[in-house]
Amino acid sequence: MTLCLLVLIAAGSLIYWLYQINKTYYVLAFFCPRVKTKDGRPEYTIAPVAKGKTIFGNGFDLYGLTDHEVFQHSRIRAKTLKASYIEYGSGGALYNIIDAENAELILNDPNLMTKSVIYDFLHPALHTGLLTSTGKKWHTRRKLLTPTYHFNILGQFEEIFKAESLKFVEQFHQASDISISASELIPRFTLNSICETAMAVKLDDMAEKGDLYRQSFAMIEKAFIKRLSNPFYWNTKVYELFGGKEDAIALKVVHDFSNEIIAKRRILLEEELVRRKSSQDPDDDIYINKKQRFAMLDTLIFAEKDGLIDHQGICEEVDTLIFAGFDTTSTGLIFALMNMSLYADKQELCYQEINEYIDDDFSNLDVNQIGKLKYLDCFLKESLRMFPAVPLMGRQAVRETELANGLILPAGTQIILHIFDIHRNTKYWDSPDEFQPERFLPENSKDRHNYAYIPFSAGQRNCMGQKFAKLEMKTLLIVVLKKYKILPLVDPKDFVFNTGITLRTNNNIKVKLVKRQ
Ligand code: HEM
Repeated sequence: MTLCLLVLIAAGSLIYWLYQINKTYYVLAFFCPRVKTKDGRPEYTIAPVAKGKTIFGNGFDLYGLTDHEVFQHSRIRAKTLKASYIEYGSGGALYNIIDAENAELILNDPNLMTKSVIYDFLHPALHTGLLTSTGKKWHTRRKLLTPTYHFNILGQFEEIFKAESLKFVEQFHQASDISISASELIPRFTLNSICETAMAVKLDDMAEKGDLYRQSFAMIEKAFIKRLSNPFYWNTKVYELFGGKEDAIALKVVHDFSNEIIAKRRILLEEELVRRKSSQDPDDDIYINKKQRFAMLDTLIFAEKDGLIDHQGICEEVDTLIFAGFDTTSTGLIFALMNMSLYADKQELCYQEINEYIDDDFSNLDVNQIGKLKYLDCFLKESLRMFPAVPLMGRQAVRETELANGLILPAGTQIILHIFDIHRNTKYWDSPDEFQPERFLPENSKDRHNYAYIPFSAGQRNCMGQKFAKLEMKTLLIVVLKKYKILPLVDPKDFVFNTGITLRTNNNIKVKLVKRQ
């Protein structure tokens, strides 16, 4: 009897205690700290809280969903909640951003520079290179690499983009019309381009290894999604034990590929330094020519000589550069070619403009001339608005962080910026599902919020390769358009989009190329 009474009192106290701490922690969502507000109001008066599928908050909302259902989950949330929203699950709050005002707050907050924990899922592939690192390491590396994206260096890269683009169209020169799979051909073009520009290594004799590299990276991306949608796999040890056994092969291929590139470039660079030394005045410093070098990898190798980075550091930056630089631009280009094919009138406007400024033999195709193609610029912007190559990015609050909108994010809050939803938010975009490059003409965009369009992110951790990517994509579009009319073979209404690191569809995106007379 006494025992029963004691058990009852203990159970009652426990329930009362849980009830009390439930105000600060979402107890069933594994003691997830709740988001507070500056004036003590409930957080949902500022940002709606999404209803979870189970009693464990939102912790298991993605569990068991297909890649497509994971993608749709966020789109449905954005459409139904119509504002940036909070989710609670797996021990931490998740603040989902779908509007420009909050995107600006987050991307410019010095307390929110650290990438979200989901980037840890990329550590086996990239370790902590620029994209995934934080704090002093990120700052030092960013400072080291920034000069390599200088305008003059991009000018030298343009020659390579042009040569690679001509090589791309050369594949079809015998046919008067041909159906091509952009999804299959473009990634090879962008991988070649990044290796030849940033690494100064041609892939000609490594073509098969390049193909294997791309396949392996696709497997690494699959592993990323598997971990994202299963909270049990958020713990690296648990994932390695039960879910990630096959990843080792893909990781080896990716790392072997980047190691081979680094080894090749080390030899080529040594040869070049010897050449420079022999052609220079003996009193000159051979490194004076550092300013003229054109490969980003060379900067890293020189920095190693200066003791600023070690071999492991070079590897992680090379892995990061290849990863950040090839899949993104290929996704951007695949959708741009598809949009060219779907909107014949807009394609014609691009073609007329290109004809006006670019000679038929491409001899004047350079950074300056490309800068004059204003309509092509609007076209590419619109393509990246509707189909952002990077559909989402994440940050985390490493300490309690007060936002100007009145929310106080507890330490550990994860933040996901849904670029896809910001780009289709009706607050900034009329008929967001319509393809209208004219929205980007200066007179139509002057009153738009600056953060309503962020395909390359914004703030201190914005994309380093933005200019590089635009130049590469425009060069290929110019060369293809000059030589071919692009006709449609797919209808995006049939597309099944999947969550991925870059924007993915199940569909093979094809276009028809018809030779211009
Ligand atoms: C269409 C092409 C591209 C798009 C849409 C794109 C988009 C982005 C976005 C959204 C971010 C921010 C990611 C985040 O905060 O998690 C980013 C970061 C980055 N991008 Fe790009 N990118 C593109 C091409 C490139 C290229 C070609 C390069 C290199 C040559 C590159 C290098 C980087 C690097 C190094 C970062 C990390 C910057 C940092 O954290 O300091 N990107 N990119």
